[in-house]
Amino acid sequence: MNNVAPQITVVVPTYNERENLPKLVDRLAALKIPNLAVLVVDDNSPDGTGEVADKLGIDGPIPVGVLHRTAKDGLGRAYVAGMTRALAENADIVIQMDADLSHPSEVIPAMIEILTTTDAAVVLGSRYVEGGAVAGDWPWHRKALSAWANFYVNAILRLHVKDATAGFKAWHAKTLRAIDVESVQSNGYAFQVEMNYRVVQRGMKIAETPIRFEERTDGVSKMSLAVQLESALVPWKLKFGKKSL
Ligand SMILES: Nc1nc2c(ncn2[C@@H]2O[C@H](COP(=O)(O)OP(=O)(O)O[C@H]3O[C@H](CO)[C@@H](O)[C@H](O)[C@@H]3O)[C@@H](O)[C@H]2O)c(=O)[nH]1
Repeated sequence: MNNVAPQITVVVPTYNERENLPKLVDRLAALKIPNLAVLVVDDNSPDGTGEVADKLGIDGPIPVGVLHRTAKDGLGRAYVAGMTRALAENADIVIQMDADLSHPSEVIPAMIEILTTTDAAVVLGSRYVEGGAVAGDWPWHRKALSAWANFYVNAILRLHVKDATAGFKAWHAKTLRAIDVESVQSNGYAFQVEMNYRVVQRGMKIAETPIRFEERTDGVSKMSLAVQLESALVPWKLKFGKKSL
């Protein structure tokens, strides 16, 4: 039997997250998961996040690699670049999570447990399964938008997941290869949806485990109107576009 712990790469896209990134790396280190490394994908953040990441690569508590890109090119493109690098470096499991501390790192062991002991191809950290929550007071319109987005995406694409736009996930490397992550085009929220759709299209399973989503306290969200528009259009494009992605 092979008892070697899997190589786990946590891919973290960053744009202006200099305050948050060191705290995130500390939280990940505190989990004491063997063979866990971080790969930061920074888009030349004006606030110097890239240099903060380089420094963590030298004296951080766990291995931190940095992929520097020249300009802001969106969250989806950053994830595709980071996941492709993680696969090239032979990761067995790839975790995707935001740098802004909104995703609870303490749930990672549970995500890995589900991934390695069930037939799930990917595990979502879900706000909307039993036990999940959004911390703090989201204004009613934000709650309504999030609920509407889930309904809309599920109605069109039949993903059968409660949190279709979740950004915190644990992937088997083999799943990322099977869905050909390198060819994913969507950015923003739509990136999450396209990734889920590709899994479902191939008849693979998506599992959800509850998380408490925290509102960021430092920095700002980068979601724009263009990103929201893309999210509205992409489900239709996926459904009626090329039959097999
Ligand atoms: N490299 C890079 N990173 C980016 C970019 N845009 C955003 N990021 C990074 O991506 C993470 C999430 O960005 P936010 O802008 O804070 O996202 P959000 O609005 O809070 O949306 C989150 O929740 C959505 C709903 O669950 C998710 O769909 C979404 O992917 C993300 O997790 C952060 O670490 C941020 O620095 C970019 O263009 N380039």
